[in-house]
Amino acid sequence: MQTREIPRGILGFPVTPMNDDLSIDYVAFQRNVEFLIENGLESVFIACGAGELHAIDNEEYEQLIIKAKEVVNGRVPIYTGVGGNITAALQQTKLSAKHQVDGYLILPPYLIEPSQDGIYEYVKTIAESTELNAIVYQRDNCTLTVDTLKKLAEIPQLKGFKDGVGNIEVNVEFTQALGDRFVWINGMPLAEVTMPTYVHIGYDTYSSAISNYIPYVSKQYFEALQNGDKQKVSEIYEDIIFPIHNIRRQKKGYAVSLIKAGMQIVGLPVSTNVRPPIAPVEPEHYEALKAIIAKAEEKYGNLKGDGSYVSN
Ligand SMILES: O=CCCC(=O)C(=O)O
Repeated sequence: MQTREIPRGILGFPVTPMNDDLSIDYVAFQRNVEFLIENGLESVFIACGAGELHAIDNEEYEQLIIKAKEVVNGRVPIYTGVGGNITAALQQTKLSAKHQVDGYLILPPYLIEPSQDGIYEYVKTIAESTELNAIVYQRDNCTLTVDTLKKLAEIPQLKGFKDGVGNIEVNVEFTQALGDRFVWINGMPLAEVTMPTYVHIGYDTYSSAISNYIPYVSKQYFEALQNGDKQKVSEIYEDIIFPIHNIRRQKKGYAVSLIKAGMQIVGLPVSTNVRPPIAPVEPEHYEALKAIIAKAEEKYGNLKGDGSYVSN
């Protein structure tokens, strides 16, 4: 049984860059992964929601794993996304195990709103399909009760719980009932927005979309949270986090397309191309994000994790 702990702290979620014909740009993907690592991210979760798992086929999925392993070269853990369709999910776990990634994030089932015993079987079947570490991602069609999560806690491969629902009362029940059985991960839309709450109920880890283009902001924000520096948290929240969140909620799909826009704005070789049903960012939202990023770079510096400057 694999004993490796799952990643903690700020989790990197690269996108899947695309060419104008919507084929995958693997060179840009590798640059995205490298950018995250050179800026201090200590894990990468590829082909998840941010990576448009819902829109890639198994051949592309396997190539993303191969390309990620090539550039990561053992420096940080690589996790994949699996889920949606149970048959596809089991093919994805097997590809993940074949290429010896470190684990996978189990994304919700597609279309069907399942019963709790149905969700339990869905997560159990996927988690037990390999010996890799598994993290269950609660959101949309995968909303768990405490009883279901307690039953899932009996599965040794399952090591983390990622919340994308945001019900604080239930999250407290989860963490009180299961304590350190799981690593508790904030997976809310733009998780930095709600992290000031989550850190007080046992969540010490979160998925960071903005780390794909302003990693130094999320790093400074999280350090301020951990140090109890309320003034700095509030300043970064007002200057950067809330303004980006405010754009992000203007249009469905911005969870992905806004990341690609941010990456292009900071000079990474990533186009804003996305596969339907995600739509590209509107010009006025692109310009608004550009202004926020300019403020971020001016006020918070585009420092890398080691204090040197990022190389785009
Ligand atoms: O955008 C940050 C991470 C979102 C996520 O959980 C995913 O990509 O699946």
